[in-house]
Amino acid sequence: MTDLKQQECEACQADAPQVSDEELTTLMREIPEWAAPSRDGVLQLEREYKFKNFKKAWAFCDKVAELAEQEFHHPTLTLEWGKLTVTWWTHAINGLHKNDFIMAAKTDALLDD
Ligand SMILES: C[C@H](O)[C@H](O)[C@H]1CNC2=NC(N)=NC(=O)C2=N1
Repeated sequence: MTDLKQQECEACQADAPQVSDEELTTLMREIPEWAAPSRDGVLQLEREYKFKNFKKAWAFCDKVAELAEQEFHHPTLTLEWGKLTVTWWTHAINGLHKNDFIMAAKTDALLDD
């Protein structure tokens, strides 16, 4: 199976299915640093990235924003001194789609760039 980070997002329609419980369990294993909180009934993927200062966190934030535009799938980015919190979910289906897992894996891969 191709690594999540090598896969491409697909266009997500409003009637696209959310990941099943089984898919969630399997996919979470591929992004072990991520949590899957539910907020107002919407399942999301979230990870905190720690940095030495604001400027480094800001630089990583810019990389994630570029990635989002390339894939046309967008996260919530919370930028603070020494920390960037990245949250992925699919607004069109109010939950998690495979695209969110692909983007989480691609976000992790940006750390190595
Ligand atoms: C029109 C709609 O906003 C676009 O198709 C894209 C833009 N980026 C997106 N990003 C996320 N996370 N979820 C979406 O449903 C989404 N939709």
